[in-house]
Amino acid sequence: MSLDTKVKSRILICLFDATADKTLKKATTGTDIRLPIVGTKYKLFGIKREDFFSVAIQYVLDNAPIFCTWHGSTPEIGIVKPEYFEIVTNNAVHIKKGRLYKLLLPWLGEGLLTSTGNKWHLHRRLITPAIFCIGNKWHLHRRLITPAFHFKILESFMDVFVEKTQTLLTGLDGMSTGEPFNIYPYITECALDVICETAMGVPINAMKNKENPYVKSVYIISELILGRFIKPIPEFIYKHTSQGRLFQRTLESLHQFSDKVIAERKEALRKSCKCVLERKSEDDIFGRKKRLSFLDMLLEASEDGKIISDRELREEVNTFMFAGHDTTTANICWNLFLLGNYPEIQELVFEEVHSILNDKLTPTSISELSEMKYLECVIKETLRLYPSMPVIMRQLEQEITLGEYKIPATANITLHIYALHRSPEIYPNPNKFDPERFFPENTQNRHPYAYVPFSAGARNCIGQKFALYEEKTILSSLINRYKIVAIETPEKIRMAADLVLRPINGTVLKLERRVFGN
Ligand code: HEM
Repeated sequence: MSLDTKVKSRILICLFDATADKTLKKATTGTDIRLPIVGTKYKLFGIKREDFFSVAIQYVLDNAPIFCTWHGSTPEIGIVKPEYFEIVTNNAVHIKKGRLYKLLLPWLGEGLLTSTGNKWHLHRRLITPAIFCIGNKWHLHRRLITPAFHFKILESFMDVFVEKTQTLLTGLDGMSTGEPFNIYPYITECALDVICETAMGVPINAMKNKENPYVKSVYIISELILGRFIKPIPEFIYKHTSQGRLFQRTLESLHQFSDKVIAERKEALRKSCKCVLERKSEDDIFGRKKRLSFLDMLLEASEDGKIISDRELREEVNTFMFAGHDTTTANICWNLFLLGNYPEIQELVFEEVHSILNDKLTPTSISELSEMKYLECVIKETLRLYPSMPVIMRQLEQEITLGEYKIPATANITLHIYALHRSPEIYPNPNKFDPERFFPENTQNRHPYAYVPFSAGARNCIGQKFALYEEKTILSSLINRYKIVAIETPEKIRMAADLVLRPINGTVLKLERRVFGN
């Protein structure tokens, strides 16, 4: 059976004609039945995890640019068109997240990623300074958190990126024997070390201490959440299973850790309050060179719990931990995979990096990173082909019109980023890895919503610059030190859209030390 036939026989297609009576009453077509509780999702049951992503993507590509499936009695509208992405994301009304995010709530609570409506406005405002803050909670949080991603702050994180990269290289030197190995866990540990130190100001040394209980808990909770994405089990059953109990224990230990760090940082800030608040001194405040973590900045803005409570602080810290390590890990590994498949592109990156760094092994300043223009095109093209978040979701707050269809306010909208990025009418020969697509002269005529790996509009990724600097530091250093040879090919690699889009069997590579110095 061809993949196409398999897809069609397994997944309900219910293109709808909403112009009729402006409702979705006529939505269900063909022989597929919409069941009361599961809607049309029963069509996905039984598909193996390793086949799920490719089957689903083929379906989405076949039915682009718009189609409807049912989750119970709720219509879910899939979209794959820049114009539709713009309508949904470039609208301050539709900021509510869809059902996909529910499983993250016990861990992330109403942090910036998962919060909706008022709360989101509040948090994003805290993180983003003088943007339109109209006194609404959601804006406030975004505004509170936005200054934490200011260029100056990111610059102060550069030494963390460099230090962690050097530790990574030391670990990888032992693996550069020319034998294939899976680099994914090494990059994960490095990204965890970076985010722990920058988000909480606490070194956890995941790369050196693989038994660190916090790191283990982050792995366990990510795996358990993933398990529930794949096999949804109702909460009242799940909590009585052994997995449910493990989830609860792990959650408690993660919360305890974050609470402890928050209490310690609060105390440290109280002691050094004046110089931190006035930002006058470059002195050593926490026993080393002054560098404020995201948590420190939130603590300052929280006005001792009046604006942002301890629980909300914990939710934001957990959100950074989650959103800030899995996404960058996946993208770094996809870059290595592609460069390992395209040696001529890898050589161009090496030449660029080498000409900027000369005899240095790692970059040490943001200005050096900014010079790495070709590497940036490589990262962008990698995010086009393998966006860390291949799908995002919104729950509509008001009826909208997409093309000839009216979509009711009850609907969830699924924005298929992966499928959009592989549209042949936007990207000719879409599966080809071609960083030149992102040369300035080649992007001019592209629709601004045709490339959205960080989403767009008010709820876009707040950490995208952070991610770019971290990734450029790690990738340029790796390419400067090693020749990378991939084992799998883009045609054969199997992917899973777990919490992020990742290769099912990890990223298996060979590293060969380059002859040059260091
Ligand atoms: C390659 C790396 C990354 C990619 C591809 C990525 C992608 C995204 C996407 C697509 C969204 C929108 C999610 C949605 O609408 O549901 C998002 C939101 C977010 N990201 Fe990232 N992200 C990356 C790195 C980071 C990093 C490093 C951080 C933090 C240090 C971060 C923090 C966040 C937060 C807090 C949000 C929620 C923003 C809001 O709703 O106001 N991300 N990211």
